[in-house]
Amino acid sequence: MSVCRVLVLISGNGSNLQAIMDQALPKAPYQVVGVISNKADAYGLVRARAAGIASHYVMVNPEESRADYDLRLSEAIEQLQPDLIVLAGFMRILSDELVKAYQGRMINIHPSLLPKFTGLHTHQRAIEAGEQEHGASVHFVTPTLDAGPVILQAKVPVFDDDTVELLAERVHEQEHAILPLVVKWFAEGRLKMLDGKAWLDNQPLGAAGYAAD
Ligand SMILES: Nc1nc2c(c(=O)[nH]1)N[C@@H](CN(C=O)c1ccc(C(=O)N[C@@H](CCC(=O)O)C(=O)O)cc1)CN2
Ligand SMILES: NCC(=O)N[C@@H]1O[C@H](COP(=O)([O-])[O-])[C@@H](O)[C@H]1O
Repeated sequence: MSVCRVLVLISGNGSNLQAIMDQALPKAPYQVVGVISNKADAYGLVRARAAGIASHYVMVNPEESRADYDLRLSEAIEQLQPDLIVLAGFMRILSDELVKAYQGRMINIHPSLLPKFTGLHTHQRAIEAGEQEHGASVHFVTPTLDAGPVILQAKVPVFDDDTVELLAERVHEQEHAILPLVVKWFAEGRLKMLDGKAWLDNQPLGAAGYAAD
């Protein structure tokens, strides 16, 4: 089995990037070959450099269109020749063209139990909605925001006195478990996107992704 080349896109702290890095070769048949951020001060870039991983900052020019930014982003991506692209807190909506170029080999970690709470500020919205449970979802990326086939979810309880910070920390813990596992499944050739569905070991996954027995 060849080693899967994983590229991680970030915009911030990079704790999910760190979790992916920590579970790479020899634990799983993948290596992180690069990290790209749209934010120069993303701590995830520091994490990458500390690990000797190629790190790139692709600056956002407020004057340019989303498509033009994504063209520059694509050039940086292509240089790294990834087998899998992981959006790990990458806070930009990608253009249809870029997503279609990598569809089936681009995944995202989203901080909610999709299809609930797509978009931003999910923890605040879950608390305000009085949700009893919340969580995180790993899904294939499609042009429609946070609507791609779900691969794996993790649930956490929401407590009456929860703050956004407490809930975010509880969700983060689960994210750090499920995202590296999905990367491992992909690197092992077990995970595919076909006919708009996620498939694991040649079995289609349900709307909520893989459900352990
Ligand atoms: N075409 C797609 N692009 C992205 C997807 C996707 O499923 N399809 N997932 C997101 C990740 N994400 C939530 O998981 C997300 C990221 C960013 C935004 C957003 O509204 N971004 C704004 C800027 C916000 C900011 O700068 O703070 C924007 O791009 O205009 C929503 C959801 C990654 N991309
Ligand atoms: N809509 C995208 C989004 O909000 N993604 C969220 O950003 C955080 C990044 O944390 P990290 O930088 O510590 O990995 C994660 O909680 C991830 O689910």
